[in-house]
Amino acid sequence: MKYIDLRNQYILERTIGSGGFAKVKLATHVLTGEKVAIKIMKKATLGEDLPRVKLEIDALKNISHQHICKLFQVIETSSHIFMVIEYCPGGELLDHIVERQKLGERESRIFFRQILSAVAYLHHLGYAHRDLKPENVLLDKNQKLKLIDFGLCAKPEGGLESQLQTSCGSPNYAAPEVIKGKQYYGSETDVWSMGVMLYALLCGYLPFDSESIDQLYDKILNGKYSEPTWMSAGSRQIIRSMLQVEPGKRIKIQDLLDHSWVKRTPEDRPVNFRPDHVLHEKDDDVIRAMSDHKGLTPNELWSQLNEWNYNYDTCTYLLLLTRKKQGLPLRLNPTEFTRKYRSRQQ
Ligand SMILES: Cn1cc(Br)cc1C(=O)Nc1[nH]nc2c1CN(C(=O)N[C@H](CN1CCCC1)c1ccccc1)C21CC1
Repeated sequence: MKYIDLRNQYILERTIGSGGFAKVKLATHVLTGEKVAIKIMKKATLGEDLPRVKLEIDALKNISHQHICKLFQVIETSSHIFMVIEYCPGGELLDHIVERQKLGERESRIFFRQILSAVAYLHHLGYAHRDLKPENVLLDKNQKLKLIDFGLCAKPEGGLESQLQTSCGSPNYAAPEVIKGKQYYGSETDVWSMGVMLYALLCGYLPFDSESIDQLYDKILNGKYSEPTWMSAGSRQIIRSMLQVEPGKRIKIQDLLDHSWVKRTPEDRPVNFRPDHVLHEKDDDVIRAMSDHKGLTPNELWSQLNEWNYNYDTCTYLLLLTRKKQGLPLRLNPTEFTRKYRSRQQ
């Protein structure tokens, strides 16, 4: 299927994911040669899911964190919405756990600290993810974790109607209050889901699982799950504090950041949720590399970039910024026009 609106900007490659109302394809950003993931949605089939897509886009535009998949560009046509997002070549955390059966306590802690950092950052901004599960956590090329799928996230303070995730796979990670269909739920629901994920990291299977959905609901509402004999006292304790049926009794995310089990690293440091860069930061090297290429002065270019329209230039800028952070050269492939223009110059 050819998408004419992406021509010249991206070369589409294989499909790497397909969900209910969207498909994700691997693509190459032509100007930088960098790999990206493009989430493609047909407006006609989105129907009542359209507001969720708008929610995800608006949320991602305000989010910039080292453990959250970055939005680079949004393309809207009469028939489609395309979201150009950071590509993670390591695939889903779920597959990583299944491959390894289970991860040791040390590796689980390293991963859990990254998830905790991303979720604490979201809560700091007033968002709740509300669909945390290992399928929604990807591994990038440095084996760092990246959170994705913000279609259900909301600003609970905004009192947004909570669409129960009916169309979102199994509710194994859903908290009791979500199962009960309670109208508003916020950040404490994410803490429950993180407890389920930590259990899955350490054990390689789920704390609440069953063939029948009703039995699964009963297990979740009772909050009863088995603790393997080999599980350490520290792991049992932190999981128990997250898998409290009563939201009010559940550990707060601030207390998780500084929890003794979370800090049991050689450096014994609490988790820092702050992004390692500012949102919409200005970088003169990247601006210079782009302005040469576009025949604009750096100031002219920055005044356009600083509108953050999430167009092709936004994507080029953010991709070059990522390259710079990895110490890679800031090169831009000449486009057809510049190639012909330069050849005429000779
Ligand atoms: C699975 N896999 C294997 C390799 Br190698 C790379 C990947 C991979 O998915 N990489 C990747 N990078 N960036 C992304 C992805 C996948 N991806 C996704 O957004 N993937 C999600 C996966 N969800 C998990 C539960 C339901 C669907 C998705 C959402 C809608 C439709 C299809 C897929 C993004 C764009 C953010």
